[in-house]
Amino acid sequence: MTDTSAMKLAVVGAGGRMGQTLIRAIQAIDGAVLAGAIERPGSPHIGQDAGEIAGVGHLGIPVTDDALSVFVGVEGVLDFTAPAATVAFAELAAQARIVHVIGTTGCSPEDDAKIRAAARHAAIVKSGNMSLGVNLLGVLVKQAAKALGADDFDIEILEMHHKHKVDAPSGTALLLGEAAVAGRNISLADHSVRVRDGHTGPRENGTIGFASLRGGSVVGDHSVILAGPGERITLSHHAEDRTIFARGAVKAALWGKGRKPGLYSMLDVLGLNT
Ligand SMILES: NC(=O)C1=CN([C@@H]2O[C@H](COP(=O)(O)OP(=O)(O)OC[C@H]3O[C@@H](n4cnc5c(N)ncnc54)[C@H](OP(=O)(O)O)[C@@H]3O)[C@@H](O)[C@H]2O)C=CC1
Ligand SMILES: O=C(O)C1=N[C@H](C(=O)O)C[C@H](O)C1
Repeated sequence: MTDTSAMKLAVVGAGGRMGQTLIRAIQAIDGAVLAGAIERPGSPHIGQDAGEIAGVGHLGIPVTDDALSVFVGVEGVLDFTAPAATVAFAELAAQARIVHVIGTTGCSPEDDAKIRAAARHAAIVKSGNMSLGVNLLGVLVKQAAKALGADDFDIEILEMHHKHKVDAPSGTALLLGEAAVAGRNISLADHSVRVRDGHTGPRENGTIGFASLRGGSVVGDHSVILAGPGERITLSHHAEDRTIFARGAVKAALWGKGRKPGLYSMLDVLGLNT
């Protein structure tokens, strides 16, 4: 039977890896229902049924490129697309006053400023990683970075993803870097080392190093290494299935329903924002 109280959600980038996973996740979660699916103009998916694209059978939701006409009829939008698209969707979601859940990574500071502006009109939940495990890992990284001083312990963040990923470092690696600097009361912009090549000289104390690997079908592996004199602590997360991100995104939308405008994170959704 149809649950008439279920939150109506739209998925943008419906044909993508995460778009398809989100459509399947919505089907499996009580309290949410798919009510719209969007792809970019010219996409071969336009006109196809969202359920058929995602492999869950016919849902009667045709994919369209007319985002605003969908947004006015839904309560939330799940967005794992690309930075330029996400900025445009944030403006439309703000006009429609609906919850915007943003998983898109690789946003520039200018993109983030536009997303912050949109959050003055609607609730936005944005995170480089929507999984419970990574957000808990961030809390642990903050504690470890605080407990182990920068003079003794160097922090390096290693990530590996599938060969199709287009941004580096990953959004998760940056999230974990932010957690580490929060533990040390410093800023990431002033302390991150994102590339090493050639004669780099010795490592500067207090910096956070990033390394990115790409290959095959890896869903997402992250390790934060705290390397000290004579010992090394490694805190890791391994994503085995994209469902963990999709479940988190639906949870974020349900949490955001009726919430006042603002820019929120998964730490807020999960009650981990200490
Ligand atoms: N925060 C998190 O937990 C997670 C974040 N991500 C992030 O999500 C994003 C997407 O990842 P993934 O699904 O693997 O990538 P895909 O390339 O598989 O999917 C992106 C989809 O968005 C579509 N798209 C691009 N521009 C537009 C537009 N203007 N309007 C509508 N649709 C558009 C693409 O269409 P087309 O291919 O035709 O261009 C594609 O279908 C990445 O930034 C990734 O890092 C991924 C997993 C978890
Ligand atoms: O592009 C991906 O696939 C992923 N992107 C996110 C990131 O950039 O951290 C989250 C996850 O690791 C998968």
